[in-house]
Amino acid sequence: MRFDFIKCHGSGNDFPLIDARDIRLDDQVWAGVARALADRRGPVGGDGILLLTAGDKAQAFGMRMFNSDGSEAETCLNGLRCVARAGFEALGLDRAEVHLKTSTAHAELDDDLAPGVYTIRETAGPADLDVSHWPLTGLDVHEIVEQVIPMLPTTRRFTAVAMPNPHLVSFDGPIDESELIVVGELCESAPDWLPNRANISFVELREDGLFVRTFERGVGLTDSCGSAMAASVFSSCLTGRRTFGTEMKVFNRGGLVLGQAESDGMVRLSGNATWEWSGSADVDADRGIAGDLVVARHFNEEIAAWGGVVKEARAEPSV
Ligand SMILES: N[C@@H](CCC[C@H](N)C(=O)O)C(=O)O
Repeated sequence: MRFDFIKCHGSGNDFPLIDARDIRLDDQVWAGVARALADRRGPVGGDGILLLTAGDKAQAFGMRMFNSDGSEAETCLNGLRCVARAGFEALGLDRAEVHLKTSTAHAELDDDLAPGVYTIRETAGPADLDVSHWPLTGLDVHEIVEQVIPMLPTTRRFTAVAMPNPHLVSFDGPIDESELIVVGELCESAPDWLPNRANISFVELREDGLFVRTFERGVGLTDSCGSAMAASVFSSCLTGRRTFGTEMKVFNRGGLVLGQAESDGMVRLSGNATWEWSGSADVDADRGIAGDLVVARHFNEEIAAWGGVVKEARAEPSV
């Protein structure tokens, strides 16, 4: 099979994006396409793949997202901005309701985050605190807010939030990347008490917002994860560290987004949807291998515009 795609990123979370509105494949084939195209050792690479899917009566278009291990996520909020851009450009829209795997979200064109940075405002939620939906069992509670999870190899406290994909967020102590990896890998092993795994984020407070570092389910450490930033913004308000209804900057390794949570659980993120290059590649989905990459176009001006945002984000004071 050969696929045309756009290599894009939202806040450094990078993906090959396929217009799949007219492509019919079984889920397990899409899983193989994800493993092939998102393989960092292969010719393309990414944190997963994004599919722009056809709309229906209620939503103009849809999004599917497969992690680099081939698992399908309920949502991907950095990816949603990229898919929304592709949908807007294909259909001549500047706003839309978008259907996701198990929910819907709203996306609309926003003012550029910085000159030349294509920016989308997305609203997702409501954030769900009921861990019996994941499921996360073994604690005999339905909600976990600032609680130690004794099954994890850490004494950090976590807040559990679904966006609707599952997130464990901790504000304790400075970010320790090796600890984040140990906790993330334990969750990746899908223990009995967490059969669908989870995304893990360690968060530090910044003067005007948050810094979020995430070990993603199905991926590993990423430069940024949009739903993790949404879960972190919501958790920061829920635990009284920040205020519902107030916009904050959310920094990550890949740059930043603007985020705001409401007390009804809805979370808004405004951030980039940047095209890096477009091309095509052959995919052997059974073997999870991609080859014969042809790059058709580079989007150098967009890459440079985003580079300016990253530079500024890295220069922000750290406390
Ligand atoms: N990076 C994404 C989330 C991708 C899915 C996640 N790894 C999961 O399996 O839940 C985002 O930007 O939200």
